[in-house]
Amino acid sequence: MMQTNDPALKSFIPVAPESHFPIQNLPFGIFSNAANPAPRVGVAIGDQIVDLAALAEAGLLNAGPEVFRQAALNPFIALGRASWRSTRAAVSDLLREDNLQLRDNQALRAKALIAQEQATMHLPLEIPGYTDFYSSKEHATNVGSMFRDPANALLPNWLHIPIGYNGRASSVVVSGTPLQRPMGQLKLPDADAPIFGACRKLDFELETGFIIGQPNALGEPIDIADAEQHIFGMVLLNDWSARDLQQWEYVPLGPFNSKSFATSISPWVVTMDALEPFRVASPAQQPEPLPYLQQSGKNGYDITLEVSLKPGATAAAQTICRTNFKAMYWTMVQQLAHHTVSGCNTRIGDLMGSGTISGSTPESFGSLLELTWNGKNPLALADGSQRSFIQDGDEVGMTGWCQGDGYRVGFGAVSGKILPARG
Ligand SMILES: O=C(O)/C=C/C(=O)CC(=O)CC(=O)O
Ligand SMILES: [Ca+2]
Ligand SMILES: [Mg+2]
Repeated sequence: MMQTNDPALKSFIPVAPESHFPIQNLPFGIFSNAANPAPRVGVAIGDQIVDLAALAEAGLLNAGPEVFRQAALNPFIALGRASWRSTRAAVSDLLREDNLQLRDNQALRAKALIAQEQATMHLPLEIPGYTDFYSSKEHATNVGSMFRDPANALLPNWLHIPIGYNGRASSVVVSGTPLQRPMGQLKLPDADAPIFGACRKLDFELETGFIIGQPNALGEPIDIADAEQHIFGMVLLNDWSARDLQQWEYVPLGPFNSKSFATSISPWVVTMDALEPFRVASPAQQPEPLPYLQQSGKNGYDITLEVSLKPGATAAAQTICRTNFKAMYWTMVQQLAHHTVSGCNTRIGDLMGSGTISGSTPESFGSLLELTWNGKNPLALADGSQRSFIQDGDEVGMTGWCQGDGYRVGFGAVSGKILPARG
């Protein structure tokens, strides 16, 4: 794999230093274009997409072409980790500046390279299940301080269990999908009965998600030492949250309508192999977790993350949060070991949300709930307006990348615009 991650590698496709998609990345996604409206598997390079079905038809990949002529990555993922790796290595090889096979074949280039500008990105996966964790200590401390007891902000189980809940897979949408403000039950502060109405405290949650690449059978937990091999890659994730619906409904069984109306993900899945050079130690854990959660090596990743808010069509997007994934207390391998320790099975394409990613400083909080402290300290925006929570017409964008020496392995973006509630 180090071959494909070598910082010295260069492609014949021009890639700007701040591009998220150099030859060291090569994330997988599903795209279509006007000339060929059938959704199919592609790999991002610079501002282009490599059409893997076209490469496979030309006999240049070990797999396919049928597996790449699909509207989801699942059949490709099902070929197994050795195939993910050999395909990524073959694409890397074909894109090298010193490889003439694709570079100097104009007919093949015309078929296999599509400008990202001219493509439509689709939901990259068929997602059988979606689970959301709660693994940032800073986030859990902030919310616990706000809603419960600042002196005992973390609930007693938090340092022992990577807390999670089963989310709703059917409403996971790809970046760019506009969303209606949800309706539901809410109880106003001074009222003694709930009302039905549009959410008044609509929020985002900055998260990443990992994708199951190798499933486990019912009754066969994934050992933490093997967990990483079960992960295909990562995406950016916005776990839209209706805070007023949530506060009324979520004790004791957890969020239901307040989070199930939509979850947005970025279209490109960045492989764990591409993220390998950016591993870092995760925070020390005290108390020591139970043996099935004990991990070795570096299981954190140095991913810079930002959230922007665009208040209306004519306004400029403004960065409102800057943070880093490496501060997460519970790691992805711990989340997966815990998820399956009961015997729960996973399936290819399952999406596991990290939980809201907050850092220790106020500008690094990953939700408006925290950034405005439940609306008490509204954000002042550049257009002169203020925000406690998301307003109709607002567009929330998230981006993230790993910084290499002179290049970035990035996730692109996940964005979504909020439309008025129904009726
Ligand atoms: O602590 C609470 O009362 C509520 C927490 C959340 O809403 C966060 C959640 O969905 C899990 C996460 O994203 O970390
Ligand atoms: Ca969440
Ligand atoms: Mg959600």
